[in-house]
Amino acid sequence: WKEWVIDPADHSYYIWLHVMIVPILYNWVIIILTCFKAIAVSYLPVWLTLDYMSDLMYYADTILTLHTYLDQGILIKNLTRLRKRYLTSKRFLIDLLSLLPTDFLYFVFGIETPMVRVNRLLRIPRLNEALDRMETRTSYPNTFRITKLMMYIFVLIHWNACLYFSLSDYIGFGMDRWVYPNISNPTFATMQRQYVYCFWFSTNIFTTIGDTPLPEREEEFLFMIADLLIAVLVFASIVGNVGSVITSLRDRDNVFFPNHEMMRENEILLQLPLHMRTEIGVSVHLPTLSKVTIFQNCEKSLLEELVLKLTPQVFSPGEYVCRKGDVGHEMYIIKEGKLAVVADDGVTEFAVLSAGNFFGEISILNIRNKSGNRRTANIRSIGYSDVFSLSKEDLTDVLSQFPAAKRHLEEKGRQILVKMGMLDESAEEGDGDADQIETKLTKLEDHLELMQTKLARLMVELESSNSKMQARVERLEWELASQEADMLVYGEIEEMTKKRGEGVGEEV
Ligand SMILES: Nc1ncnc2c1ncn2[C@@H]1O[C@@H]2COP(=O)(O)O[C@H]2[C@H]1O
Repeated sequence: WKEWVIDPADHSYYIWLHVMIVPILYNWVIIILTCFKAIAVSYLPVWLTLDYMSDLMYYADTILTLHTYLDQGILIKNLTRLRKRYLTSKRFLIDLLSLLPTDFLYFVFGIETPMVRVNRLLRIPRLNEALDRMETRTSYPNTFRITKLMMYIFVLIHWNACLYFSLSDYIGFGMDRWVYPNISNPTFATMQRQYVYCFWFSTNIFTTIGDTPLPEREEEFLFMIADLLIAVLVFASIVGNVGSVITSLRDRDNVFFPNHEMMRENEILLQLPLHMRTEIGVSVHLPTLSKVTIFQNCEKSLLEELVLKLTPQVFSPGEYVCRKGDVGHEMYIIKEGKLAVVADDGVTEFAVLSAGNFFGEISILNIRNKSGNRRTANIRSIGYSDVFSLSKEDLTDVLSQFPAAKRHLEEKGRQILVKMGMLDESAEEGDGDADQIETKLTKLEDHLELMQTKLARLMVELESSNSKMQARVERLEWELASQEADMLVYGEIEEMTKKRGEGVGEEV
């Protein structure tokens, strides 16, 4: 097990973080609670048991931390490196301090002074880590944030209540109106009354309700001043946070879905290299695309091209995706959620579309219908729905490569139009002629292009043979000239030889 390394991305690690919330919160609440002597003494065995159980969990947590480390997001599996990193970090120092067996101080201060264990509070970074992780995973982030803030508020008031009780004890219970009343009075003697009264007193100060007796001694004044400062500086900001969470909860639609487009997702993806973007797009969106009948038989390369063209959008309950009569610029593929095709009265539902269905194709596919390129129906989101939109240009581009999908889309569109009595039959027939002419034109264009290519090739060939010919002629001319020169020289020599021969004969 020495080689055992735990990945912080593992679910088991996440669960462990949850578990660690318990001992950390326990220490944060109980250590100070024992300022109430009655509570500390009456439940001493319980506190001691829980104390040492929490210590055991602290030890286990330290061992676990020793076996996990991400270096720039990459899990380090080299145990020596892991250990070195942890043992030299500030975190280790804090963890070590929180594990110091300060309990031996019980021998000095007595068993009812759990404040000797105050070093256990140093594990707070682990609590923050656990809460941060939970916040990113929860489906109810706002509820979670409010609960977290309420927890902070509770701990703050709790600590203040305990300190108030301790101060009252120090000054003397019932010595004046400000301190906790005399505990020999049966009304204020019980543990519950002591705690609840102090908690109420503390809440009054922090919420600056001001319904507390006036302090009479310097210590009391100082306590009140410190509390009021905390109330203004700390408490107000915590309460303000609750306010902003509630506001964001109310304006959730505006905050989370500005312009109904998840711009950030796209922005982030745009920063990535094309290959990586395609990979991510394929792994995230392919399950949705494979549910769409028209794209089921597409080759992978085409789907890869398609995913890059999809824009994710979110619609909130009751929101209209498109309205009848609008000019269509894109079609939609449903990733999650349900949408209804509704009549103009907004109540009658003609059909309900769900994950894997698509809509909005009629107005962008040039299917001849009585409403031209305008939307033929209203589409309204029933709950929250995740859809992909695909622009007219991108769809045309993709369909030009995949005629089967085009036929399927057109067929579905025609069926809907027939059902609604909106198919323009005459235009459809006329469409046939137009299609034929278009096909002929395309063919002619293709031929023209081919001819142009051939002509260009011929010109190139002509030019090259021309220059070759020219070079050959030049070479021949040069050879001829050199031969003529040779012959001239040869003739002269022969003549000279002849002359010489004649001379010799004469002499003989
Ligand atoms: N009865 C119906 N059943 C399913 N979908 C429909 C129905 N009527 C219209 N639609 C879709 O709603 C879309 C509205 O915009 P479009 O006209 O572009 O394309 C339309 C179709 O995709």
